[in-house]
Amino acid sequence: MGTVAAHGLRKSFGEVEALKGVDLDVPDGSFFVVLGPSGAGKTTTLRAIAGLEKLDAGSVHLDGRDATHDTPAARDLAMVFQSYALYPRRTAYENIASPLRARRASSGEIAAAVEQVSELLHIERLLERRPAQMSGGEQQRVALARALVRRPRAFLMDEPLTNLDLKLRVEMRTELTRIHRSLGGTFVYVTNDQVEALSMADQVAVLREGQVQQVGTPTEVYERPANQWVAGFVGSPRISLLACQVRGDQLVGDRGWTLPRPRWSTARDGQPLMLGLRAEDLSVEKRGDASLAGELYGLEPLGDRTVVDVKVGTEMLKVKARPAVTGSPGERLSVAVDLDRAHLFDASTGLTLSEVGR
Ligand SMILES: Nc1ncnc2c1ncn2[C@@H]1O[C@H](COP(=O)(O)OP(=O)(O)OP(=O)(O)O)[C@@H](O)[C@H]1O
Repeated sequence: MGTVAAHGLRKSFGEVEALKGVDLDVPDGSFFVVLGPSGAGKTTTLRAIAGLEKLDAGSVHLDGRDATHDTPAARDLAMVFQSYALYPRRTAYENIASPLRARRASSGEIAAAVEQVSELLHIERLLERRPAQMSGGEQQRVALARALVRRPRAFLMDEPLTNLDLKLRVEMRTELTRIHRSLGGTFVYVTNDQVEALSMADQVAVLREGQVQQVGTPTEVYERPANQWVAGFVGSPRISLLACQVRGDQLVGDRGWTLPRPRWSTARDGQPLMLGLRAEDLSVEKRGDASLAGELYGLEPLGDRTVVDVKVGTEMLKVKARPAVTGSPGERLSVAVDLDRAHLFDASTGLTLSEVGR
């Protein structure tokens, strides 16, 4: 078993309210990602679960049992940090073996466990090296191996891939999902990288300023963001947001544009709204029933696609296009809009209005 539950976590550091009532329910065996920008309270949440942070309020339950006042050791959780924190004078083998030695395992047990985890992480050939003789990526694998060598109740990982270069980071994402599948343990993984979160997680909790905004699968968080902030934080290029309101059977932009009112919209006439349009739901290449007139502002070629920036009045739309798309700044364009996939948010609360009617 390895369920982790945090309820009503509150923590202030002087004037700073780092956690304002965080609730998380991590199912046994899941790859659960806490995603949020810098300063959102991700590390503080993880440290609170690990018992390294004294809470002002709230509780932590492990496998259904109240562990709020347990020592870190009694919680039986393994933590991996952004910095590798390896013992510099010890070899990789000795580093990986250290949690088992602390538990007084026999040398036979230790050798078997180190061998198994080294195979899993493909680091057999590094075992006799000291940290200074390894690259950053290799050190990170050793640090992971040290966490994975025993079978704790759950693994807590705090941005463990941040210090790696992009290529290694992408490789390690795939590795970590493979390791998670073969170990079958519970992973609670903290990151500010939405691609990392969406590519690895079973469940994502999006955290902002000490409050959970939404919990869901990566698809749910991307396709059905609970509010305007989540819609803006998750997704690249960023979702385009246009101020508007419903008038009869039209959606009328504050900057003068009009679109048909989406069939699913339950917004009241005159209610201030934000229309959210993802780049892949817009097109400068297709014709559609609904379109916005604008002018080309710039092109961002990204290899497999090009993002076209289109100015509609004073607002900017990001539109996904084929890599070969061309055009000159100032050129007039018509942008087809897939209104069935659009999002509407209440402009005053930021909350989605898209889920009610669809
Ligand atoms: N020991 C501390 N003393 C004072 N303030 C702190 C302390 N630890 C965290 N904070 C503050 O609490 C807030 C949340 O910090 P936390 O480290 O949990 O954020 P984070 O989401 O992990 O950010 P990052 O992605 O940058 O690591 C921040 O405003 C931070 O400055």
